Amino acid sequence: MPGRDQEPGSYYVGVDVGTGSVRAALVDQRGILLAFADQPINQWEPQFNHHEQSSEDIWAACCVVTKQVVQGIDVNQIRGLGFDATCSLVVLDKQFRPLPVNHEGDPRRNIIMWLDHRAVSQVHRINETKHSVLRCVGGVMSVEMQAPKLLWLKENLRETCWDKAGHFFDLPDFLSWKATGVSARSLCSLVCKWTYSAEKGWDDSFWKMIGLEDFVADNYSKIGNQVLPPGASLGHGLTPEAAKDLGLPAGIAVAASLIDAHAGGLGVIGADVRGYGLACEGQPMTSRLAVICGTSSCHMGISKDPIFVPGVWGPYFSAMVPGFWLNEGGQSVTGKLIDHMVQGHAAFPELQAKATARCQSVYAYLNSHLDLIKKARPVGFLTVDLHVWPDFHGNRSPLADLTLKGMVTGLKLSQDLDDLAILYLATVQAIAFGTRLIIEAMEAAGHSISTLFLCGGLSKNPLFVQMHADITGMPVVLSQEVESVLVGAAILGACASGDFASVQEAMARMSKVGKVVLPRLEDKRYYDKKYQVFLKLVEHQKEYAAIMKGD
Ligand SMILES: Nc1ncnc2c1ncn2[C@@H]1O[C@H](COP(=O)(O)OP(=O)(O)O)[C@@H](O)[C@H]1O
Ligand SMILES: O=C(CO)[C@H](O)[C@H](O)COP(=O)(O)O
Repeated sequence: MPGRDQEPGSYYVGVDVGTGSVRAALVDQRGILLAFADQPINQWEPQFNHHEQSSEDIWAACCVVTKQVVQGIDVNQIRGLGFDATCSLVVLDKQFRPLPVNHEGDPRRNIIMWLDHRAVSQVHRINETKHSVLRCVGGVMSVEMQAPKLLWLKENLRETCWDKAGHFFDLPDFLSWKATGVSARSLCSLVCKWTYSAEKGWDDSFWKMIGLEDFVADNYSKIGNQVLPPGASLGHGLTPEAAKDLGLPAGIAVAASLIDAHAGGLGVIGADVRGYGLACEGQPMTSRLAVICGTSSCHMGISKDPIFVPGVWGPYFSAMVPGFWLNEGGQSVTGKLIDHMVQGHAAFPELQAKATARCQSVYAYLNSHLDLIKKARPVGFLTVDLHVWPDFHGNRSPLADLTLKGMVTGLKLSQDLDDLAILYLATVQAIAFGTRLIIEAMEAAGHSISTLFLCGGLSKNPLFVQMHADITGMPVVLSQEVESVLVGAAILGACASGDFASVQEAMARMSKVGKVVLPRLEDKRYYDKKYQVFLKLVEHQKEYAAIMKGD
């Protein structure tokens, strides 16, 4: 492994559980990734809008990747371990054994995933209460949060799950519990997904009003009544049992965890940008927006004072960067949407064969194909008459409307590779227009954003990055380490070890700029026109729904 021999010192292990895979990295004090490993994880979709995973499968994958990244090093140099994960709901019984979250009673499937939309009726009823906690989720609670899912379990699986349940964890907190035996929850997960307030704690009246008074009665023991800031050291560190599973020494520091998007935020937002000529240089960190783009995209903006943005989650105090308020905008499916559009096209088998023959990913192939067919024009101009509205899984922000659907206008009879490539481009552009809409909502409410910091799987796609720059008109910073979410997880481990005085200090030392992608300002007029069409699409979709609802 390059550099490892010359760099004795302190190492941290970061573990990132995304929707599709678990990744681990060995990271040094400068934030450099010395080793990386990943492993796919199982997902079940037993019926439409039900998405489930297995906590045992995920833990086993964490063990495989962690063992791989520490192979061949002196494990005594590892000072800390940090976890981040998607904000999925893990259900365990009173003896901490997995409980099925499905009608089939399959105990392997004990996780309701973040993108699961089974609790639609429950979230409508929660929103009808107009309870004051809803102010901190943009005014409307998302079906992807935990309260509607818990209510669904109570209403639908009373005997097989609800009555037997002893512990409901956010996935990041499940992992830190598994590693340490400490069931304290991270402030990040409870504040962002469970309506906990950093200042006031749980609101009894909310849980009583929505029919989950059970939690109040037992002093929130099943959902967490001990709360720690992300990066705090948990208990006595790694237990001997977990140490054996992970191939690490017992007792090393383990951090209170973060949701994956928030770890990505820590991994990128604090980088020293001096020398790149960026507008955010010399400005507070609040002028930066971290965009974590994987299966979904999450838009993380921070502020010194609380800002209420309609349709955007938060403000959440200290949920990502300590001492700052966080607003989180998001698009529920982005990577998943691109995969869906490309894989569902009639020319996909041809694409796959051609990409394989060139030893390229299908996306690298599509990008070079677009370069071929664009001729002398900018590539983005290929979609002058093809427009996509990207809410195939509802709109998370800023419209906060889960009934919205995807739209495509400009279809032709052709089904060849050119057609697929242009549809892929229009989808990527639609996602970038969605980001523009979120930024406009955040700015209208008081944020002032000048620079985007992108990370996650989609940031490996140069077309996706360039379209975000062109369509928002902002420069995009990419980190030196492509796997920035893992740097964020390692920052947590570094904080828990006590090697840095604060999360801010660790961020400044461990996140670094790799590349800056500037917007092509000469194309602005074209994208402004396409944005006008983009906004018309949703206006028209709402009109269609109103017509169909009428007599
Ligand atoms: N090298 C790549 N080029 C283009 N797209 C990529 C690449 N790697 C990943 N992606 C896209 O990123 C998405 C997954 O991102 P990732 O961050 O791994 O997801 P998650 O954290 O949700 O598991 C996929 O949907 C895929 O479309
Ligand atoms: O709600 C979220 C973060 O608050 C994310 O959308 C969720 O955690 C999934 O992440 P990913 O797309 O990286 O799998």
